Amino acid sequence: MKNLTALSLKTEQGELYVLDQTLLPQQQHWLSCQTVAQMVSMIKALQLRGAPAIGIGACLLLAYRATKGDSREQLLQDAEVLRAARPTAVNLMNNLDTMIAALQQTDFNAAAVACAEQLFAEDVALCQRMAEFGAALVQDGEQLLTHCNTGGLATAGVGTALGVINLAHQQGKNIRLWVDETRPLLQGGRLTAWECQQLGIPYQLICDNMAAMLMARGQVDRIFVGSDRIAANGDFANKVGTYSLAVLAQYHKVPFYVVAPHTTVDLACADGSAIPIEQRHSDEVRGVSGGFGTAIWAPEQAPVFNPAFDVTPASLVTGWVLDSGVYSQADIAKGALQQFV
Ligand SMILES: CSC[C@H]1O[C@H](OP(=O)(O)O)[C@H](O)[C@@H]1O
Repeated sequence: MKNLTALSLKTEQGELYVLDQTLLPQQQHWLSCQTVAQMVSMIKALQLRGAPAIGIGACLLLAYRATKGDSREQLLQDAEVLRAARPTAVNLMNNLDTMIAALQQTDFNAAAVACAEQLFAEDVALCQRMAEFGAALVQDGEQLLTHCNTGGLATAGVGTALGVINLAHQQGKNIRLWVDETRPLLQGGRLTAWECQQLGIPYQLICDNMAAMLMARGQVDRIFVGSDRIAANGDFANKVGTYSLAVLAQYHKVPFYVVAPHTTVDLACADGSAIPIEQRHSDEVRGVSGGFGTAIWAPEQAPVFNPAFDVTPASLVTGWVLDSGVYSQADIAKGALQQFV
């Protein structure tokens, strides 16, 4: 395979490596990934995360296994094991379907490698197009807000929402960014803050419960978030806490945009109620550090509710920034997403 390098995935001498995002920002540690079991474990542990990156990583692993001589039957079985690794992010399912089609070819080894490389290259291009469409919405001097992590760590390219914000910054629009820490796993506090520092984006880290006050003070001009799955009617799933941001944005009349490649659209889901929401381990909520050094733990048996995602209704969305353009509520109501059948 070509030497594919992105912030979260790379190949060297035909070997696949994953940047362990659970160790960021303190450590940049690359993990060798040679088996399906390893890839599933890395996805479940969020060592590899972000809807687009997960889908591409899974296909890169299958391509790697194909270069190691695995049979078509084994690869097809492995694709189904990978499909179950993260139930909400539809990019994983869409990319695996593309890979499964490639594996039907006579020379499935070469077809698998070509497919993975094409998916990688496609996501790089999709990210750039989303960034261009989204950055055009940003006015000079605006204060922006984002949730979770949607940069290069979560995709093969510049990212989705953070790719938009970064391009607006690069265009000299003097933006400032509020970064939601994003409890419980702190993708914003750990990963978006780190990416902003790498990119030189002026940002301030906030607790999720501070966004309302900033909007009340008129200190948020526009919000960009990512997505793990967009339903046919424009409802979308994203990291938990997104829905509350959208409600606050409507109350405070702050424009609210979801940024995602068309590979995130799932027309099989008529609306948000059909999107499966992954429930995660209780310890993710029970443990919190809060700057006190060692983690503070809730009571041992504290019952916990820990949905990894929530669903934002289309009625709360100002615009959908996709790789083919920015769509309004009227566009979506007229069926704009049906083109992504
Ligand atoms: C462009 S990544 C989309 C999406 O993925 C993140 O979830 P996770 O950190 O659990 O992988 C988050 O929901 C992002 O918005």
